Amino acid sequence: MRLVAGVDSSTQSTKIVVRRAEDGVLVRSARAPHPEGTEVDPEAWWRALEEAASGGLLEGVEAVAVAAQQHGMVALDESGKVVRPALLWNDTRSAGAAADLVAELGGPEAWVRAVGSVPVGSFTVSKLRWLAEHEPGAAERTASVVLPHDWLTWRLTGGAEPVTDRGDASGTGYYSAADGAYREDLLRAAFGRGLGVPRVGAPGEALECAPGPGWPELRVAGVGTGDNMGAALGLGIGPGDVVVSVGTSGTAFASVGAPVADPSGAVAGFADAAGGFLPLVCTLNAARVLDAGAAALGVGHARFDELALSAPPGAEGLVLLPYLEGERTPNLPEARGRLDGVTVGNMTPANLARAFVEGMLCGLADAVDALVDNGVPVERVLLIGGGARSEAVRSIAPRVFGRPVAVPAESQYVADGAARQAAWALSGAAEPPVWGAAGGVEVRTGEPVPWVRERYAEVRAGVEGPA
Ligand SMILES: Nc1ncnc2c1ncn2[C@@H]1O[C@H](COP(=O)(O)OP(=O)(O)O)[C@@H](O)[C@H]1O
Ligand SMILES: O=C(CO)[C@@H](O)[C@H](O)COP(=O)(O)O
Repeated sequence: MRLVAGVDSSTQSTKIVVRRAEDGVLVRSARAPHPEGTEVDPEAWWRALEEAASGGLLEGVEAVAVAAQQHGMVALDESGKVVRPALLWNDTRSAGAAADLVAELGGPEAWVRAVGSVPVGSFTVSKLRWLAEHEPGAAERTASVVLPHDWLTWRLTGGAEPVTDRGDASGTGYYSAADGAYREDLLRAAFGRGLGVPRVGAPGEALECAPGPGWPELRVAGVGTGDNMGAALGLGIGPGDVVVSVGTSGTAFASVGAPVADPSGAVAGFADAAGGFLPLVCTLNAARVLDAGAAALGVGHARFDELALSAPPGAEGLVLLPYLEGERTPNLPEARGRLDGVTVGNMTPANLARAFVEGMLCGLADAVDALVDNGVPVERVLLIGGGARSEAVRSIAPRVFGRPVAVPAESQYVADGAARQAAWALSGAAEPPVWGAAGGVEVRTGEPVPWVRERYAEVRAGVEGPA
């Protein structure tokens, strides 16, 4: 039996799965939390990885790959030292820089032609512009820029050549997924001068790994990828599958054979981790909306679900616009959440919980619609991420989406995808290994409630202003 490990270093935590290379059977797993906040010292991710790997988790493991939160700016000096805490995908201070970059290149269409996506504050290119403008001292010391998964892979490979993959590179704003090439001119225009960037490794490529005290047998690392690309690989999605992930971010994405170009900016034209493309819509407000709703009501997740499910659809007129952390899609970084339709009678705990769940899901239903509008076929919606553990989310999602929702058996799909990539690298084969599904898929159905989405759209329009 040969063992491989997959690491998911996402916003809130690190999860590691150890699986059998030949058939993907789960052997063991562990997790460790990340610090709060939208800027984080990368050392904290390394410590979380070490903590999750402690106690012999990686004993006997020969290969590893890391899938991590996308876009984060890890700025390094000449000697490879981190210059300042990494600015994460959900840090909105770079929203103005993104708007400037869009205008400077000639508008959204020019960006879509150049790199397949219109940058927002989340993208690395916007964060580099922000750094150049606001922290000239740190910018001066910066010699190269890598992404969270690149940095972790670089550490695991003992500080050898920094390597990334086309999936995560496509979220920088200075790499074109369609052309398979960096646009260093755009990086230079954003930052004011050139910077070192990691080599883009091939999907399935094997990097030499450095054994460490917690991973004595490790000898191969995959090139890694972004967390959404990792989930696509872990789920083994095919044509017609759209994944909706309810994590810190809400995402809707599909693996397709040709790049998608959306000048509205809603759909990002990313690459996937297996040689294809991953059109993706991302919201800033998903599982944490549920966390905030439960905390406001002074209950845990289970009771919050009971409350939400005891209220009627539409929460007797209460509508939550869930922009608690500002929003990325639609691009409203300064927006805040809004509770609309409050009356003397309807502000019950049950209606409040229902409005929080429905509002969050309406944002994700809009994300699925944006994929459809861009020609992505949707035959099956798969619901994953920490928030998909919520019974209320599972029951209400088919009603809000207006279509059945498949809930795959609980698994760490991002880490699973990274493990599959590690097994691919270890095998030296041309294609990733075919692993059986982690478990069954439960299909949830429900009477559609289009009027809930219509009310939500009215409230959203009030914040967006005239089109
Ligand atoms: N049963 C549940 N109901 C609602 N939310 C949940 C539940 N279990 C976990 N969560 C939430 O899911 C989030 C973590 O999901 P995860 O996909 O691991 O996030 P990330 O990958 O962004 O770190 C947390 O905000 C957590 O509170
Ligand atoms: O920015 C994006 C996608 O473009 C986010 O999806 C991040 O990749 C963070 O993911 P989670 O931690 O929420 O899984």
